[in-house]
Amino acid sequence: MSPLRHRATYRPGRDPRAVFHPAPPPAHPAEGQDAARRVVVVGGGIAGISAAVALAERGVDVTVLEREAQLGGRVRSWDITLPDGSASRMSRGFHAFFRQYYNLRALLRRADPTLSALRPLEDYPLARADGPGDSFAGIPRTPPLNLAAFVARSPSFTAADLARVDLDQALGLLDLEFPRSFHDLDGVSASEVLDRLRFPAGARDLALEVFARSFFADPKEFSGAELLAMFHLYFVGSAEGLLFDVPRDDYDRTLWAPLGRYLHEQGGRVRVGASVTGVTEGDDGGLRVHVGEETLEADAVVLALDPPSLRDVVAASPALGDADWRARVGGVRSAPAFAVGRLWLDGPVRGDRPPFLGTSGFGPLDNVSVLERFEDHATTWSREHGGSVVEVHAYALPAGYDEPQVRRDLLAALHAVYPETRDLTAVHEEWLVKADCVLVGTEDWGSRPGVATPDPRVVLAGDAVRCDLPVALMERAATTGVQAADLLLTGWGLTGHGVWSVPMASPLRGVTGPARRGVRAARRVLGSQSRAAASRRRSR
Ligand SMILES: Cc1cc2nc3c(=O)[nH]c(=O)nc-3n(C[C@H](O)[C@H](O)[C@H](O)COP(=O)(O)OP(=O)(O)OC[C@H]3O[C@@H](n4cnc5c(N)ncnc54)[C@H](O)[C@@H]3O)c2cc1C
Repeated sequence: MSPLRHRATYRPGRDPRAVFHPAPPPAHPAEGQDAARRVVVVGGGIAGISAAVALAERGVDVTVLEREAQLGGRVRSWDITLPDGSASRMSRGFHAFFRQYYNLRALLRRADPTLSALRPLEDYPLARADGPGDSFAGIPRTPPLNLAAFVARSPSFTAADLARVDLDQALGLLDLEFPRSFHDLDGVSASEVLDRLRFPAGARDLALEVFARSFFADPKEFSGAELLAMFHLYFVGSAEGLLFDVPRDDYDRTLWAPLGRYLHEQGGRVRVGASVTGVTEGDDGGLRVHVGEETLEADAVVLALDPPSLRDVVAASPALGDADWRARVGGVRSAPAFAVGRLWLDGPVRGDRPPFLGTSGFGPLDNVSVLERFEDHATTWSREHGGSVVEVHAYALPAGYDEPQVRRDLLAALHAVYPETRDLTAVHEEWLVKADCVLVGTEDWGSRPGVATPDPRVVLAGDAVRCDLPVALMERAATTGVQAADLLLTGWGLTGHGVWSVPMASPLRGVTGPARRGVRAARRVLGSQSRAAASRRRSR
């Protein structure tokens, strides 16, 4: 049962300030219909599954068409066979399921009410090539205590650095309110935001490495508003903290196959291996969705696609939308390519290596995961073979990258971060280099295509779709999926679901006069704490 039905008592996480955004009211009383409305959802990633579930739960006749052999999209996983004949799994690798991902978690709860498929990771450590790393373990989760504790403890913020941070700019920039803040920072990049704050170099790395690069973008290209939305989501605007969970086993077994079964129980259908080539108008006012030679009739279509596929399907469907909307869809940008490598090593990495480690300054390497620490299939392989399953990620590869060189650089970086891997041999390697993620750039927020389109029968969902709530990536996909379904449902006079988000405004909003002096005093205290922590680190 949808947890949203118990809105009066239900909280999506620990933050009492989490906000429920109801669906629009039904446009008119529901008309008596002989047959259920037929909706085709194109794309079976998080956004498509989210839309399909929301529609099927309201009795809509839903068919999901997915090009690949599994649901899950960029978070899908698939079976592989290792050289010794044993079965294993591959995916695009490590994904952090943050506690603030309220709508994604509500989706997963449909098939797994206690979220037993997820396990928490205790920390989000960062290793830096040029100095001490950072850690988020044990930091309070409630703002602004979380920020104060992190700044006081982090070697990235020395007392001198702290004194240089432009406090007025900082308070001004963190005075966030959505969606206004998205528009206010039109044209401003993540790099420029940190320049304005006069952020210390170490803390810049932290902000950019942990946040901007995980958005597959060079910080100079990446939206400053999106970076600040991240600060809001994880630090100043939410009490859920920078804590996240990861699936206990491969994504298909733990997440998407169970959700596919749930969708089936709700009367929905999933067709995998079905690549949509275009959408045309039917003679009866409906739409026709083309899959090769086959045509499916639909009353409405949800396009829940990755950026290149969205551009392609819309380009191949001239009947959809108007010229302005089609141009805006055509303008959705793809982020630079990313690389994921998974290595089955013939010996173990050191016992104290964390499950996940963010890295900065080690060539193209952005993070390393030791999979046997959290995914059951890798734990089993590691136990049976005495080895480790290690995964490396590199985001925002430079234009014209050379794939063999990227692999060599990533392996060299792995050897630098975990030197014991130099003496280990990979009995199997899987590599993926793709460029199908969205680049949230500095272009005007309002110019991005949103969930609604000029045609009420066509809605968009996905992490490339504008959503005015402080959500991103997987959560933006899950949220826009529900919003797309709600737009169709309420347009037909049916009841929508609504979505949750972290608070829409920062608690630092309107910090003026005496309060600002209070913040200055707090900075002096933090400065002295920071000096004390630095001297403790030196004496260790
Ligand atoms: C390496 C990597 C790491 C990431 N880490 C994180 C993380 O830690 N946290 C986080 O929140 N996000 C992370 N992300 C981002 C996350 O994967 C995406 O935000 C999310 O999966 C997007 O979901 P979606 O449904 O919008 O799109 P997709 O998952 O791309 O779904 C689109 C679907 O459409 C299908 N399709 C395409 N064309 C057609 C067609 N013509 N016909 C039928 N089907 C079609 C595709 O096969 C796909 O299944 C990461 C992404 C990558 C690549």
